Amino acid sequence: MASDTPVQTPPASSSPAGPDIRAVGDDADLFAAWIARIRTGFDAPPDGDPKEIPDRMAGMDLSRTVGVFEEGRCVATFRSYDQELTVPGGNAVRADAVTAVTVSSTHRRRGLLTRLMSDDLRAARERGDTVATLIAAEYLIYGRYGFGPAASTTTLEIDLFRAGFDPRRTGRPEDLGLSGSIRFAEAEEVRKVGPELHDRFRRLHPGTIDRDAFWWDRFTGVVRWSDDGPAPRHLLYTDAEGVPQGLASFTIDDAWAHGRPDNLLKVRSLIGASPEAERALWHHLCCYDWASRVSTGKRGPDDPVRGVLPDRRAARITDHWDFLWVRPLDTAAMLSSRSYRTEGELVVEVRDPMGLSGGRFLLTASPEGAECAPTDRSADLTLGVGTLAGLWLGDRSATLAQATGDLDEETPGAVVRADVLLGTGRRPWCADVF
Ligand SMILES: CC(=O)SCCNC(=O)CCNC(=O)[C@H](O)C(C)(C)COP(=O)(O)OP(=O)(O)OC[C@H]1O[C@@H](n2cnc3c(N)ncnc32)[C@H](O)[C@@H]1OP(=O)(O)O
Repeated sequence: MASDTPVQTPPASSSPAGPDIRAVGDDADLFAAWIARIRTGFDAPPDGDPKEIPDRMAGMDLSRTVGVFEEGRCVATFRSYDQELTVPGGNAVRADAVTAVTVSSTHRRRGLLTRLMSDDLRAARERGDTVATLIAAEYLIYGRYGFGPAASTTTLEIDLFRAGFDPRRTGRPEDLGLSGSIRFAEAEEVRKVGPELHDRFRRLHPGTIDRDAFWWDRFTGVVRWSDDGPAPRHLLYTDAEGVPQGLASFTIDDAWAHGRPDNLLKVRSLIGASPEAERALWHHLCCYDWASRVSTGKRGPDDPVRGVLPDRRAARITDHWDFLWVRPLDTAAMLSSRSYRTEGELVVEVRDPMGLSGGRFLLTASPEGAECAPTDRSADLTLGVGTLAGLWLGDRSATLAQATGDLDEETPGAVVRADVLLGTGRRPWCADVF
């Protein structure tokens, strides 16, 4: 269905004069108009294959999918759904994942996003979600709604001729003294073993989100759409007992020049449920014959891939940006969900202009877990709700937040105390776009 084709919508009840917010639900016509509006909103080529509409509908939880309609035309889109977000220590909290946010260029800057977002965040707070999450298209859009950058992403390109590997090696785990092995896996096997492997992987990485069955169907080609790129190949790392511990999925182009292969190996996904698996898979890919460069795809800012290379300067950053934004909805639940480096107490005063998660909270922390509740004690630190997001996941230190004027120290020494408590081994990393 073309994006400008009016659809029949029930008569407006709330605001007869202006655009109406409608739940898209399982109405195929509304959904087709909604999808078409997203393509326009994100400046994608118009009109995917209409035959794919039922597949797309079946794969998505549409219960919180809304469109704004004016005279039957969809002029804005918004969707949220349940997500799990891993926090330091390996627990996961329930997040309200916000996606597919578009307002038609003909209807921008009239407050439509503000209305859609405010409704959604209030509903999420009432439902009991701990945070809301999104991938911000532009930096300046979402801070006003209390979101803050919480897990950044880095892409590296590795020049394999500079990496310093002995060309007689083929990237076997035994070259690294590891007892596991690497083999290719067909998509069907990945569909079977991938979800359980990912569940183990994601407990290790704060900032990681869950992948549902539909994600795996798309990834392994069970469901393919007309605008999908080439299917990836998959390498599985299994430990000495044969248990899958890591999965690398990649594409490689077919470029030759002057009789020499000059191929870019692009990593779509590389996950390891152990550091050995991660290291072994990177090593293998960086010794791949016919590839002259490896593009890592979206990694955490301190991904160990560089450390696998004999010459670390063979890797250069080609992309780096704030990626996952988090909006605190329940400060006490957030702070008590994660573990901490040491035992200690901290009183934080959180400012939230939208009135969803602000207040003063006493955190009683320990490596095993924590408690957090509202308190009358005087504050050690004062910070905005968006700043709390980055501190909570370990993306940012209190020292840095103080330096940028995003956090005030009310009790001498509280910034250092917060850094000791909140510090994490690796920076948070969200591996997936949503
Ligand atoms: C999670 C995701 O889906 S990210 C994808 C976001 N979508 C896009 O980037 C697609 C292209 N852009 C759009 O569709 C729209 O411009 C949107 C969705 C970003 C904004 O929608 P609008 O309805 O125009 O926003 P709205 O009118 O509610 O603006 C609210 C405030 O945000 C500001 N704002 C809106 N968009 C932007 C922007 N891109 N950059 C900076 N400020 C912005 C407005 O100026 C306004 O400021 P004010 O409150 O000080 O007056």
